[in-house]
Amino acid sequence: MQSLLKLYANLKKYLFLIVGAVFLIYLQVRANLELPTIMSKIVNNGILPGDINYIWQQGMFMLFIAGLGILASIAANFLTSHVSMGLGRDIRSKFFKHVESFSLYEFNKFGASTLLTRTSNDVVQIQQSTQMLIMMLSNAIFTGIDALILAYNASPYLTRVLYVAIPTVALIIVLFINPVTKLFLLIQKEIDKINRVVRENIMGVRVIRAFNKTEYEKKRFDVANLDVTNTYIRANRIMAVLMPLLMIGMNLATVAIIWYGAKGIDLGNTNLGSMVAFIQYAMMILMSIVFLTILFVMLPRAVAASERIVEVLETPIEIKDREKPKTFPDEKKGSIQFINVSFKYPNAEEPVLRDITFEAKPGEVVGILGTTGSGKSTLVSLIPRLYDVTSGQLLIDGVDVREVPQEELRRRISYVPQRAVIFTGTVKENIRIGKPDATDEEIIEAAKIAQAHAFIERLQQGYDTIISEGGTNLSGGQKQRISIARGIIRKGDIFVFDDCFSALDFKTEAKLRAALKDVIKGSTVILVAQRVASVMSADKIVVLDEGRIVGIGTHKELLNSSEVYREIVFSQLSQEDLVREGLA
Ligand SMILES: Nc1ncnc2c1ncn2[C@@H]1O[C@H](COP(=O)(O)OP(=O)(O)OP(=O)(O)O)[C@@H](O)[C@H]1O
Repeated sequence: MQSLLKLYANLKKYLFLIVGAVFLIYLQVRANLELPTIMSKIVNNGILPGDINYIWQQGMFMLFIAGLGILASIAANFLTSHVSMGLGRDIRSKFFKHVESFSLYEFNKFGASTLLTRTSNDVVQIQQSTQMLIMMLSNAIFTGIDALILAYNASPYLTRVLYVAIPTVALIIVLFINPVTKLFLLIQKEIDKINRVVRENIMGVRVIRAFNKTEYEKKRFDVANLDVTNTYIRANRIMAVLMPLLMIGMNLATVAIIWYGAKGIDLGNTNLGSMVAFIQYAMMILMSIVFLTILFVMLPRAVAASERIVEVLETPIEIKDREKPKTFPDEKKGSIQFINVSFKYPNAEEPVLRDITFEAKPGEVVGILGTTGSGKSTLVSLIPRLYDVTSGQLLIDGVDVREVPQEELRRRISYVPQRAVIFTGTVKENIRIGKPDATDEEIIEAAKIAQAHAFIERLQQGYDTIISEGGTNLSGGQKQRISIARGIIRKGDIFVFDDCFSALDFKTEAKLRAALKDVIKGSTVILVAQRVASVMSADKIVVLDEGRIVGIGTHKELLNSSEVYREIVFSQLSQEDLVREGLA
């Protein structure tokens, strides 16, 4: 409940609209309640004495009041929709902003599917419940109280029927509400599951097709789908019994009022008009109880949704700027120093990097070589602070990266990740992400260096070709080259290429590396690779094995000093290369 109230704190700015809506609902209720009173007058003063004129006159008045009620109801609906949609928009925007500032720690903690469900389904849940809460709660309260007073005024004698009818209806509801609420909460979790299956299916469609897993996935979806359907059916089965029971309860109450009323009229305790009005008041009172019940069914769902949203909103962000950050020295060179760096992923048992110490000087190309899973990507992800070191220090130009604002740090780094990420938009826009103020000439220049220009020109609209979601209309190597162009255009004084040349063929890679020479001149370059050929010419190669450095030096030095390096070389280079290197 606390979390729902926290979200409702966002309603402050809509207070005026809420007050307006509640007032309009009051008008609507007043209009509705006026109708039985007029009806009572029509019966007593029109129908019984046979005064047709009076019936017409009051009938028209009834129509007018009913019209006012409808207008008030439409206006109230309009205002509450405005409030609830506004609240939804505000929550979504806060959610998005917060998630945007998440570091990879928080993304790993939640996962994409649930973040998507929370920002869509859960927010909608809050929106709907807010609208219902304002409309139904005020309606039920106003109607309940006013109708009770009016019913009592109409006939204190008949009020006794309500002493039995209200607790009976309330009891029926209480008995049914608990299981229904539990089922609705379950439905929310099951929808989460469906979303996860659907998402994985869409993302992994190629693998699913290639491995003939379509049937398996269909079954997986059917199970998730069936779970939700069954739970819905169970919930609706209960509701299907509840609703007729309530109707029976209400009809019995009407019969009781008529029976008791008839006796009362005989005895002179009440009159026909009052009895007719009383029946309508009684129905309104009982309907208010039903409205309140619907709210009670909805509320736990809204609370659950709000807990899921607030959990994200209140997740502290691991990687933050210091309150009093330092700045880099004026003369920025781009030297990188790893000093006894160790790193452990949260929830992992063992560190994936241990005691990493090496330096990359400005103007140097440092290759990071190692087998799959040896920690190469993890190591370079520490440079732009995608993660923070667990122990030790990572210095850039002598300043610990944790001490400087993240923006200042990242502005200096051209980072090309291992897996190319392409956004929906044109080719040009995708490259421009690296440098928002880049001119078209700069973009073409960067694409030329990344060996992307030729294929981009062949696209239907060249640089203005729209790339579809996830870059599905491009090949893996093409996406990679756009991603490389994006890094190149940034021209930071530090370049980090995380195994991003592996999707290119040897010839293209060689051309790219030759073209890169001028761009990276004077900068510090960290080049992650699995292929020896990619790092052989580096000024320094750091060999990683199971998260530890097992060799540092040039290609020649490592051939003599590092057994692991030699093994990698022998496993990768052709006989021809080995002969040329004097190794065979
Ligand atoms: N988010 C994560 N949470 C927990 N463990 C992780 C995470 N990412 C990577 N790891 C683990 O860290 C280790 C090193 O992974 P990393 O991606 O750095 O290796 P790599 O050398 O770049 O491998 P590859 O050459 O295959 O890309 C692996 O054992 C991996 O299972």
